[in-house]
Amino acid sequence: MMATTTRTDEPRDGASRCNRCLKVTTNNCGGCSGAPAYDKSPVRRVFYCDRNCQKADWDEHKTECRDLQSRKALRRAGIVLKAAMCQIRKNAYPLPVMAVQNGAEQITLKVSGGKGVGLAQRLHPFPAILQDDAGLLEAVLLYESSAESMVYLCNLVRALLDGLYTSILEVDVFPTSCKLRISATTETDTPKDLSHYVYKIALKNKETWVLDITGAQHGYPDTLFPWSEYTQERCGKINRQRSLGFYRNQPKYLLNETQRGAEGSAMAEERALAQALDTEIPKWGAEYGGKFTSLLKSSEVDFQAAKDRFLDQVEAHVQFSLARIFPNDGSKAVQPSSQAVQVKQDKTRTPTHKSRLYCIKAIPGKGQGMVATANITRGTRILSESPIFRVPRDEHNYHTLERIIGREVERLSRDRSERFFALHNTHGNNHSPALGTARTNALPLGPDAAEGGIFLESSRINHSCRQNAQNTWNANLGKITIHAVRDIKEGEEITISYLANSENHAVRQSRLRDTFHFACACELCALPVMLRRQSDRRLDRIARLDGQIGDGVHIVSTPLSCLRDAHELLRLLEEEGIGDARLARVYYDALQIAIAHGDQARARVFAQRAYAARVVVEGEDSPDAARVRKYAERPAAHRLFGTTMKWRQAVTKIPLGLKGDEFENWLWKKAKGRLSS
Ligand SMILES: C[S@@+](CC[C@H](N)C(=O)[O-])C[C@H]1O[C@@H](n2cnc3c(N)ncnc32)[C@H](O)[C@@H]1O
Repeated sequence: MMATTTRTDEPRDGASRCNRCLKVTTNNCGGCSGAPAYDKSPVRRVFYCDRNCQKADWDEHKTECRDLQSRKALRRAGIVLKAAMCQIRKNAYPLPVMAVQNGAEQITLKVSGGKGVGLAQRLHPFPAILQDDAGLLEAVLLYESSAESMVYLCNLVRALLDGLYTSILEVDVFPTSCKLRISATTETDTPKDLSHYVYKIALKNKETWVLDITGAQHGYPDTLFPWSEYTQERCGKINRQRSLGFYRNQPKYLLNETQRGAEGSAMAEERALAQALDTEIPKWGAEYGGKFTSLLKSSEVDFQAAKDRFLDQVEAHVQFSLARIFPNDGSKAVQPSSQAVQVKQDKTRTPTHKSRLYCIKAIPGKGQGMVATANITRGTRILSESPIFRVPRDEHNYHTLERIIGREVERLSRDRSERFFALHNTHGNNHSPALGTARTNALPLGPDAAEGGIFLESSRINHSCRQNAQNTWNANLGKITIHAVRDIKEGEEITISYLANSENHAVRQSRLRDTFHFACACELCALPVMLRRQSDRRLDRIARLDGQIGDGVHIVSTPLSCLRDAHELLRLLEEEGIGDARLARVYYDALQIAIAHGDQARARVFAQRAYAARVVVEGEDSPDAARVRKYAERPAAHRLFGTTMKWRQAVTKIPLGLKGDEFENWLWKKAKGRLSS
């Protein structure tokens, strides 16, 4: 798996020539890169070797660049609007969904009977099902939502696209070629949307596009299409074209309480929520100096951060508005603070993007990286994330890998595919961009797992040999979790270790250079020589002890020496400042030594410590934490229990009167500072 370097004057994959001086470069024009193609004409990618060439070439490039920038802004508007609509529906779903059954191309929602639901219960929070499949969740959230989206989003569309368009129409189409069908089963018949509503947008550059915000329900997660492509490929018939705001202002939405009837009151609720959200638009826009469109125009990383911030604000205001519109449904209207993102340090909770503890930004000498946006205490879950796809780790045939990864990449939505290709690729032209990017970014899905996962955020975390965070695959959640293994200060880079074991400086450097193509300059690698030698000696000893303790024969035949090794290992880990899962593993080893010889008292204490250490670095929902907890409750459940009964002792023998060193001496079987048999 070693990369080779080639010297050539031809541009490598992902590189081209500067538009001005023709030097080979990989720097895209940041303004227009990522713009979508229009009517199947490929987009010319423009490169500049530096700012000077870019400035000097501006007169030549500006018309093309501005046209492409409006397309790119439109694509991003589609992403933001769809996410906002999902956010609204997560909190205000018109069906009480109990379960979701997922067939190949057919999804069935099991909903509870709709009879007798009152005004306050009509809009339901969406249950926490499907949370591991973002695409499916999105499709279900958007089920039968296209008319509703016209009501909720029309003023947001106007504000976001201000200055980009010459006209926006609300178009009622009859969709064909749906790739996905969703239906709901209920005691009462759910009315079906016969039409599908999209925005037809004429840009100032004379291109006409479709924004289909809710197409994911039909299996089309992308939101932006050239008008001609959309009408040819996606819809059989265009029913009506109306001006922007038509559906929002329909007379039936304006009926009063007594005139509404059942259908009218549902619409009135939607309208009330839409109005409540509209009142926030100027405030949201104020963050961008009143030009909401600016949210769409920054670099990719800044756009993602701004989008997430905006979605937090949308969610906070949907919840606040619902509580105000339905004051009797038990929830309280709590005015969200002007900063929707409030960070609380709570060790056990998993932050959603509502309380994002990090941002992704450029790190000198490392490309992009993850940085703490608040002080984070040890044990905090910084994030959890599903992979966008998985890659085999034990497949060494690059042609096979290429095929597997190519298939996965093809299945991604356009947005995800672009974000995937925006990840770092350290393999240059040794592989195709897809294989190179996948190999650079795959994180293991378990300690010896046959698969790795590609993550849009976690894959941005850089390495440190003295890392402050740990990545763990949580099979229960189907997500990777990142936990702080040390206290992390606001502004500090969040790092994980790319290496599985405790290795000395030379071995670490050579592994990182061969596999990840960088020379590590972390605080451990940058220690003065004397301190580095001390650290290396400790790490070598840690590796040796770790190997010895893992030997089952040693546990059975020389348990006391094994326990001594475990105790020394623990001390060395502490001296070396290592606070990750290796601590939990030593306590687990000690548990195995004790229980294999019938000592349930010590086994319980070791299991409790292993559990506590596991929870800190993986969380209470970690399968490993749950497994160890079981042994803390009943040590005799361990499969090694009673291999011998040399140390036989019941759990009741934990000495309650001992404290501090005395207790430790008992635990590690040390008599007067020495280990006893
Ligand atoms: C999974 S990516 C991490 C995110 C990456 N920095 C980016 O810009 O997206 C792995 C690559 O990041 C870079 N990297 C990670 N840790 C680094 C470090 N400590 N020093 C320098 N480069 C590092 C290396 O190029 C490595 O191959």
